[in-house]
Amino acid sequence: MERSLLDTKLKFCGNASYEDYQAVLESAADYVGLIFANSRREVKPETAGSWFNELGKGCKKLVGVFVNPTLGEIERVLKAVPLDVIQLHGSESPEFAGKVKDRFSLQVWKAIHHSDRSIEQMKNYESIVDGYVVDNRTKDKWGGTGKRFDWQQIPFYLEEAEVQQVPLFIAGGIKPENIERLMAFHPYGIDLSSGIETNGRKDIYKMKRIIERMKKNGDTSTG
Ligand SMILES: O=C(O)c1ccccc1N[C@@H]1O[C@H](COP(=O)(O)O)[C@@H](O)[C@H]1O
Repeated sequence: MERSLLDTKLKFCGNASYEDYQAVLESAADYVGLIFANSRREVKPETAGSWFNELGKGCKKLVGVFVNPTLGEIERVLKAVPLDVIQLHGSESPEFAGKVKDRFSLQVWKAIHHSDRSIEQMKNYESIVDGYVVDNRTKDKWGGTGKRFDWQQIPFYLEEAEVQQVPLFIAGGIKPENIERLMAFHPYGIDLSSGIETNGRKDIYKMKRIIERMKKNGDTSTG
């Protein structure tokens, strides 16, 4: 696994403006997340493409987040934005995830929404997807809820990811106030959107606080 400034991989997601995108590029995050799904954070492919054309992506990887897309919708995004990772955040089947993998030859991550059946669900995607994001969902939102799931269950997810030999990110309700508690579980990666926002916009002070607290709690590098 490649190294980064932080030992725990960091994804800042839901960048909905040029300023958000620029702020994340300037941060220590490894992954820049863009939402191509129905959300207040949704960005049009051409808009994200224009940010990329102007600012590039530095040494970050671009993750496109989709909810039950068609292959054609993903293709349209890829024409405008050179994504590194396709994150499927809805109820996409293992068969569909396999088709996405075959068609685009990019990393495919599957979001697993925490429930008492979610470890079983993960097993269905073994050898198909390249990684997981475990998130919380609400009645009307597939992600970006700002709410966390029961973190006592994290070790079970990490164990299954270890069996499958793929990375696993924890998402949902992570914020500066609880990041230290999360780091105690030693996740491979963390993925945040709501917790680094103030009044719906990305907040560089919250981003900095997250990174400082990650370093203080388990990240040994000095970068
Ligand atoms: O962020 C969104 O608006 C979103 C919409 C639809 C699907 C996924 C979405 N975001 C994902 O949710 C988590 C972040 O959650 P939180 O806001 O920190 O609680 C992350 O995986 C995003 O990719």
